[in-house]
Amino acid sequence: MRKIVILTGAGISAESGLGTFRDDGGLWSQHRIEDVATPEGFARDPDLVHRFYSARRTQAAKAVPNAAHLALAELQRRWSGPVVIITQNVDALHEAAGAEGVLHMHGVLAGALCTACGHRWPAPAEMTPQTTCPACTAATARPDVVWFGEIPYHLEEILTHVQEADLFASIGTSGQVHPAAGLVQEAAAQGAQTVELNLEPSEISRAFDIRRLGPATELVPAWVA
Ligand SMILES: CC(C)NC(=O)[C@H](Cc1c[nH]c2ccccc12)NC(=O)[C@H](CCCC/N=C(/NCCC(=O)O)S[C@H]1O[C@H](COP(=O)(O)OP(=O)(O)OC[C@H]2O[C@@H](n3cnc4c(N)ncnc43)[C@H](O)[C@@H]2O)[C@@H](O)[C@H]1O)NC(=O)OCc1ccccc1
Repeated sequence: MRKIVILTGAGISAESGLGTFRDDGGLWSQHRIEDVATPEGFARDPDLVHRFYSARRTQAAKAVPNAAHLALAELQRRWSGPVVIITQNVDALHEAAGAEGVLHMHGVLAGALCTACGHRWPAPAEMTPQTTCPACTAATARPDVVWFGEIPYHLEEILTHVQEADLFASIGTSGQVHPAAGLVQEAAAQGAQTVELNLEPSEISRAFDIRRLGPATELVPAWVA
């Protein structure tokens, strides 16, 4: 049966009230990437980084999945072949919509990671430099997200899925961040049909066979139907 692989970005959660990164008033217009989303920034000012992620964690906890998240979960239930969802998003709206096995290649807001022993546990709403690891008791907790310069999670599994895709769809991403932005080429090289669903043309639009422009809550249910 045809295998469908879907990559999502911040645009799919925009209509759930979660700011995107690069759109007007987006996260990166309010914060310097170097300060809040790099290991160097965390070493320099862990308190600033914890406050940045604690604010996003609180906001994300209040958000609810929209029609686009729900349509993908429905597709996963109805389609007779495998439907794999890969996301750059650190929110849990795909899971809240009922999707399973979602691969968070840039981590999860709801997770904490110990930089001393590698233990992972559910992040308290407010993490601070004093937050201690429940396993080794060291005060070496960080958000379980992938910062710039760090290797994304699940990369081997993701590349295998993308290379086995018959249909590869990209939803709500500007295609500016790598290696996520290069996955469409991997899929196309293996003969997959490729579709982009986005509010506006992205950095990688030319790489797709089919492009549909509009809000995810309209495009995705129509595409799945
Ligand atoms: C900025 C960019 C040039 N830099 C990079 O890509 C870097 C460096 C780099 C590596 N390779 C390269 C090649 C070329 C150039 C640069 C590089 N990449 C890295 O550092 C990566 C790590 C990158 C991960 C960083 N962490 C994030 N997030 C977690 C934290 C956090 O969330 O705070 S990235 C973060 O930003 C990215 C944001 O992108 P989008 O989701 O696309 O959001 P954006 O706002 O940009 O766009 C939204 C889109 O939605 C659309 N939209 C808006 N509303 C709607 C709507 N309603 N409906 C539909 N669409 C909508 C808009 O039109 C728009 O197009 C996401 O990935 C998100 O996770 N690591 C790495 O390369 O390690 C080595 C390596 C790699 C592989 C193998 C071995 C070694």
